[in-house]
Amino acid sequence: MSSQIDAVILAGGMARRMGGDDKGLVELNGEAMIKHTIDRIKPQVKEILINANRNQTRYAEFGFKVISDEHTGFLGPLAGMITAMGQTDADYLLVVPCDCPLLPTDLVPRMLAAIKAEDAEIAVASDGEYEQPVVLLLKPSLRDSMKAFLEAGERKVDFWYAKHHFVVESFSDQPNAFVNVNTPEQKQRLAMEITK
Ligand SMILES: Nc1nc2c(ncn2[C@@H]2O[C@H](COP(=O)(O)OP(=O)(O)OP(=O)(O)O)[C@@H](O)[C@H]2O)c(=O)[nH]1
Ligand SMILES: [Mg+2]
Repeated sequence: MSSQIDAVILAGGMARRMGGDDKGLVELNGEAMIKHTIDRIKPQVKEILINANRNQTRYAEFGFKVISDEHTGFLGPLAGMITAMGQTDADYLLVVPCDCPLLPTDLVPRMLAAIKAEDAEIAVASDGEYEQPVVLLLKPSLRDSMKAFLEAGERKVDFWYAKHHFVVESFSDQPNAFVNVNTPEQKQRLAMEITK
């Protein structure tokens, strides 16, 4: 039987570098940033959860369930993952950020194959050089481990997965796949690239 995969799109941060504008909702080439991410991910998973801590009504307009961090206080991406892991019955949860509009269209099959080949618990994407700590495929049963880690005051996703059996899947064949839009300047630059 094939594995069921759900996804959470993380849009729960404060987006300080974007000047406080909600990063998932800023417009990139006529569409909300998160819509680009949704379009990349939707064909690859069963259900999508959108993790947001403000503008929840606006996020709901994309047609997916919106979930807010169960640990309040903007504790970082782990808080969004923990919440999503508690709300899925899938075999694996794909975690992606809302601000990577060019994610690979073959992200899930490659991450899943990497996990299965090594009987690992987690796959982490890499651009060939750097690991992408918020682009993960993981087993929802890891929730208790992640929750304990967060509640011990830890915040770094890569420190958490280092405690588990993880594999790195490289997407060096797709140099722009993890282009990350954190500032208005980066958004401008990407908009010009896309329309070229
Ligand atoms: N649920 C949740 N997600 C978060 C939180 N902080 C960051 N994220 C998400 O984690 C991903 C990576 O974080 P950043 O790129 O630093 O985003 P950010 O923290 O909103 O932006 P900055 O304030 O500029 O650092 C983004 O998809 C964020 O939405 C948080 O407190 N809760
Ligand atoms: Mg941040």
